[in-house]
Amino acid sequence: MTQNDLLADCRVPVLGLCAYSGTGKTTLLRKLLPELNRRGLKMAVLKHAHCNFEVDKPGKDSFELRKAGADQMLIASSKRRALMMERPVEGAPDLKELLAMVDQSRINLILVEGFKALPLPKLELHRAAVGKPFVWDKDPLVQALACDDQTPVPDDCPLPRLDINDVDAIADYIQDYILRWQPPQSAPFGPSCDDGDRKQLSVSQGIARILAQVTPISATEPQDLTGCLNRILAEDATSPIDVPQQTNSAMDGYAIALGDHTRYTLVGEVLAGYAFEGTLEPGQAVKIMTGAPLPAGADTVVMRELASEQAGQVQFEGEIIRGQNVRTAGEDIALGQTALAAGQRLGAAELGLLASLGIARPTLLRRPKVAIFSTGDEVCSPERPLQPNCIFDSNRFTLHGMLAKLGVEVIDLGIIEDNEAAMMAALSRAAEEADMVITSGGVSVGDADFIKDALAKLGHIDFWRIAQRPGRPLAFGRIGNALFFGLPGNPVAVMVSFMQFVQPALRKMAGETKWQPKLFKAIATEPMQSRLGRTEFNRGIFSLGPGGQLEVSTTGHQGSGMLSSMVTANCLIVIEESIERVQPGDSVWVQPFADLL
Ligand SMILES: Nc1nc2c(c(=O)[nH]1)N[C@H]1C(S)=C(S)[C@@H](COP(=O)(O)OP(=O)(O)OC[C@H]3O[C@@H](n4cnc5c(N)ncnc54)[C@H](O)[C@@H]3O)O[C@H]1N2
Ligand code: MOO
Repeated sequence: MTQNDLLADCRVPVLGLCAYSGTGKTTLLRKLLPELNRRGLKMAVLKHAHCNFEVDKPGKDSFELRKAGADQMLIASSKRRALMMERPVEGAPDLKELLAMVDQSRINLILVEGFKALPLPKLELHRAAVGKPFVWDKDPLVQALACDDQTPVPDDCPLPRLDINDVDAIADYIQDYILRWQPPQSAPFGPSCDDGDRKQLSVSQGIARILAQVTPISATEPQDLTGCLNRILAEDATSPIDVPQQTNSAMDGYAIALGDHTRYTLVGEVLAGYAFEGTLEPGQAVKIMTGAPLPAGADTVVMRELASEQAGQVQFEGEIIRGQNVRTAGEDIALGQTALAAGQRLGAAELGLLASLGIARPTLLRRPKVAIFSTGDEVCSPERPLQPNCIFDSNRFTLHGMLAKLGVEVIDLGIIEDNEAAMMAALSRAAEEADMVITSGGVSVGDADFIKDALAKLGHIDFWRIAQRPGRPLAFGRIGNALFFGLPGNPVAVMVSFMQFVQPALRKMAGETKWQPKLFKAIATEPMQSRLGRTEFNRGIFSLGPGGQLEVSTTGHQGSGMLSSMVTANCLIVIEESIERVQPGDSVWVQPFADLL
């Protein structure tokens, strides 16, 4: 088996650790793992053990049930889970199969201990005192040597040399190894990487992988309330007051100390913004306006429409219930209560709520900066006349619109000429200035796509195929500290891919918590084709049907260049991977555009 065969299914880099016993591998890992975690890197460790190893203790339920014959024993709590399987094999377990069991969507690297003979890249650990020979001079896949000062390393050793006692230096090496890594499938960018059997990712796999790479912004800034719309709150907003401040009247009418009276004696009047100084005795009433504080002694308000006043006396029609039309102090928000939690996106209601607490300059998270540009020699600015064989640049404007709705700062770099030098310059500038770079076009298999070469030189980018339509090609990765999204050129694909992949990433980066895409079920009014194993995003129009149920139809032809379909539509119809065709009357998911378009 070759290295490529062994690692063909891996979506994250794999690094073997080879060392003789006594070298201090575990001691090193116990220091290295926290350091890598501190740098935001998550590791899976895969370890070869002797054939009868146990992770469980006799007497524990999971141990006993496994011994009693459970072929698989999955034990889980709110914090961790463990799957134990009985899988006897001759010799060593199959590393390819083990690698496939690791949840690669949540990690940056798999460290493998103990499969020394297998063809995978390795870091050799060596200590002179252990008295063992080197491995690197026999195994060409050893990438670097970490050893101590006493180790006599020959001058002809071509490998990078690290100090085995310098945890920071080894962490630097691993971080760099992760950044330099290219998945086996996308090694050469270009047509050869797009052969028929190249694996596709499902929509949810793509989203999970992307989200695992996003670090939320932590920088904060205070902001006047009027500038807070669509921004993210950095700290919990704790109420410094009771809202309402005082128990007050919900109606224009009469505040009374309710008793067994047919008439109440009017002893005063109170307007909103003022207080009645005295205390009401049973049988007394005060004329009161909506919002005015309830006088001491009063417990009930009767609305003016039910009252008749004569000679300083007032009497009421109908039944009176104690406490009616009274708003108690703190009934909306109590003093000390968390009114809005950190991570909340601020809409109109949230701005009003903050104002109602007297929080005039909340602390917000810094807005993500997003650089955008379009690529392709055929792409022409709408400010200029359309040249023959060209197309106006619409993608930059749909991106502007969607980004504005997400409250980010946009850096518009225009249309970049299709040559490598221009791409390199644009990408480096974009990555320096922005937290995220989004381009459109040039991510499929075309010949004139210089962006791929530029990306290969500047960053670490995966070219994925997502099992969805439209929006099958998608490039994702990192240039320097910026995240990179290369969206497909077709205008509808740009919008669909933005909604499904860029949107969740940007919301996480902005520090927004608790966001979920909004999906509703509606009844299809026409047949729709799909394909098993692919998520279809049709443009749809949903409305309330005669029976009061949501119904949805398509906008007609679904070409991924037809922007007019996005204008006519008010939702995407999401046909899941497991569905081959939709018949009229079937229930389908719809994702309304309201959030973004
Ligand atoms: N042999 C294959 N051909 C194509 C495949 C494939 O898998 N194999 N995938 C198709 C799919 S799906 C899509 S989507 C496109 C995406 O290709 P690219 O990302 O490389 O995009 P381009 O080829 O540069 O452009 C595609 C299309 O979009 C127009 N475009 C580009 N930029 C803009 C813009 N800023 N505003 C408006 N329109 C734009 C461009 O003129 C093309 O018509 O590839 C398929 N082909
Ligand atoms: O992404 Mo392409 O637009 O699926 O056709």
